[in-house]
Amino acid sequence: MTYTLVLLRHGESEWNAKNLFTGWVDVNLSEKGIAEAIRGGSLLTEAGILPDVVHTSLLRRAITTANLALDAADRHWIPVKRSWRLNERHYGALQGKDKKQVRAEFGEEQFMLWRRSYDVPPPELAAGSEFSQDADVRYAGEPTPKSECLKDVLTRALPYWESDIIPDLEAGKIVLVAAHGNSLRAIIKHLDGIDDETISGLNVPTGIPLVYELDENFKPTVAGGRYLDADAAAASIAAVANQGK
Ligand SMILES: O=C(O)[C@@H](CO)OP(=O)(O)O
Repeated sequence: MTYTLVLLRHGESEWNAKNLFTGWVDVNLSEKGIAEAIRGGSLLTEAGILPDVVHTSLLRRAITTANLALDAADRHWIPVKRSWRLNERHYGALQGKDKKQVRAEFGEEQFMLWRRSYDVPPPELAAGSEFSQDADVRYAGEPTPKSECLKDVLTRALPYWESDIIPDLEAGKIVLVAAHGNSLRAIIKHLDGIDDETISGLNVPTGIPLVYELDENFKPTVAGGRYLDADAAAASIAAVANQGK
């Protein structure tokens, strides 16, 4: 008995296209991102992998990607559950800043520490910033972070993985998780048992379904899973890795 999990990072967002740190800022998909999301759904159809339930973050780029992909796969009607625990990493004071400018100002080493280290969060976002989510009603009653490193994301995503995603897998459902580069990196780190150093080199492409078959212990039968379009995934992974250069 294996369980099928599909991880899908949102299609390119308007801020991905502009090279801006995004985090919890709720930006739209770009035209390219819309096309990527629809193609992601077609790839699911072609592979015969039809989700029974979808989990998304509370951010528009993941929600819209899930809607477009599922519509393309004729699965627009499946149950959906959303949680802030699947949100992108909160990028603190970097939210809204240009990646190239941050790299030029602080240098490659600091830039990469903030961007990809496991446990160094960026500086906190000032209260009242135009890029703050403090007053956002969707997070009312939840402790909104002011900045997060990947470790923080894992700490808040794991309880949701255990309480909401595993039960759906256990019920034999094909589960689609539509989320973000760094929340998916956290889940992948957990699934594949990737160490704190190695995870810094892992990037997730936009809009390409990553399929995992999991064993009875919810561990991958094939490490790293498989992208439904491996060539496009490799090209997109390289582009994500090079952002800011
Ligand atoms: O800006 C962000 O929120 C993320 C994902 O787009 O960027 P990065 O890949 O630099 O972590």
